[in-house]
Amino acid sequence: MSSFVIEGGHQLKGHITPQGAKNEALQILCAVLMTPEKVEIKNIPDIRDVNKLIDILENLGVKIQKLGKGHFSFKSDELNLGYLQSEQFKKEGSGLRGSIMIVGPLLGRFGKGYIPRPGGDKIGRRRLDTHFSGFIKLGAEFRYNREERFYGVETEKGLTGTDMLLEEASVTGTANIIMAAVFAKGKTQIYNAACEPYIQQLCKMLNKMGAKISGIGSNLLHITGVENLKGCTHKVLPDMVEIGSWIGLAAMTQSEITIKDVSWENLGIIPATFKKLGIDIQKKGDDILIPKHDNGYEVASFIDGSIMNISDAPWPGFTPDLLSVMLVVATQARGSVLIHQKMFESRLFFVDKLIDMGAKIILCDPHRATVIGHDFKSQLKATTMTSPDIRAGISLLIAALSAKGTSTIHNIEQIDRGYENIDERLQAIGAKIHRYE
Ligand SMILES: CC(=O)N[C@H]1[C@@H](OP(=O)(O)OP(=O)(O)OC[C@H]2O[C@@H](n3ccc(=O)[nH]c3=O)[C@H](O)[C@@H]2O)O[C@H](CO)[C@@H](O)[C@@H]1O
Ligand SMILES: C=C(OP(=O)(O)O)C(=O)O
Repeated sequence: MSSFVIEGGHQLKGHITPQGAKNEALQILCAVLMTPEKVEIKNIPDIRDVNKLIDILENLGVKIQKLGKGHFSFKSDELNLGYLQSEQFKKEGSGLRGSIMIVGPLLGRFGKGYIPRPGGDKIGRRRLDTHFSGFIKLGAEFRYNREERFYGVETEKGLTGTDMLLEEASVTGTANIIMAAVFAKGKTQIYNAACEPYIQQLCKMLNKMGAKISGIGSNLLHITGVENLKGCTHKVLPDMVEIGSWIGLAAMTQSEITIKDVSWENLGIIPATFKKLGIDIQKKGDDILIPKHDNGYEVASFIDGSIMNISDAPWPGFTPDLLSVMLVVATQARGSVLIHQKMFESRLFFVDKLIDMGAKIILCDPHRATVIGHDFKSQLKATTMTSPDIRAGISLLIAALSAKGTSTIHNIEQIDRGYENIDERLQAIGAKIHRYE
């Protein structure tokens, strides 16, 4: 278990460039299994989860070449599907959430896909019903080995297009079903589809490869099946969750930070949601400038004067992956705010650590926390903590950088799942952060 030691209370300054989006990269990497031709991908983040998925692809027989930083080519012309039945796969496949998305491509192209219960953050129940109901509707047979927690879908006569209404707009579920449906005979309609930029990017890439998907960006997708796909080149968007994390970091440390090349048009409601906490977000071309908040930031209130509420919702709502950052930023705001995590039931428990540090938070129930901001009249105090999940981890790191004294964060592998080379990138803007193995 590695740790960060952080000397807090220093202002930061400079610019930071976001990495490629973790959750998009995980989808796009699975899509390379859909063609025997070469697929080139640029801007792949060098993070734990992505590297684990690349290892799985390599063990499946995908020929992988590194062409530059974040730039790889993949060729899935001679796959070793036997790996899917190996003990090695049962271990490696369960090491991250994103591995679930190899099932759709394999089912579509080869008529069979398997996966052990995938890993990822322990932030509440993470059901896979949407994924498998979708495959079953396309004609696949489903089996589950409860003992081994091993899922499988198979079809002998191929998949057939159909209409489906998803029970929930699952992000990885939608991606998985799309990738299977691309090879189904006839037409598929997916209603209540997730429509995050991650999904939009996946659909655009698949269309470049020869798929026929329309409705991209909406929750109603139409797919006309094709027999095979060709290669393509794709570039992963900047990571909106990382961008939001840096906005929060700048505000909490009262620092001036420029976030470079953010792809504004793909940030959706994220900037407006930070503005609800009173944070000044300036658009400079395709960069974001967060000026120094010398006089703090003040929480807005609703038109009727009632207390501000920030909650998550499927896209184009506010992503649940930034609510923990929002919560930590609120601890120094002027005013109070209710943070409501609707999707996951175990993502707010890390507030105990913030309370230890002196933050004023009432955890109302597993989904809701009321934060009463300090308005920088009282600094958080340094402490020792363990990162329970990726986004709580980055939030505790932001808290530590703003706190008085030296904090230690253990289990930073959680942070490394989603943030590339974070210590060196933060050191470059003046943060006093050191890694201990
Ligand atoms: C690898 C990856 O891409 N992970 C992301 C993906 O996970 P993932 O695809 O696993 O998450 P899902 O979209 O399936 O669902 C997330 C949670 O929200 C609930 N839910 C979802 C949709 C809905 O309409 N109603 C509802 O209540 C689900 O029951 C679940 O508890 O999407 C999540 C939700 O944005 C993000 O937190 C994860 O970072
Ligand atoms: C919850 C997350 O990731 P995963 O789905 O990979 O656990 C996240 O990125 O915030």
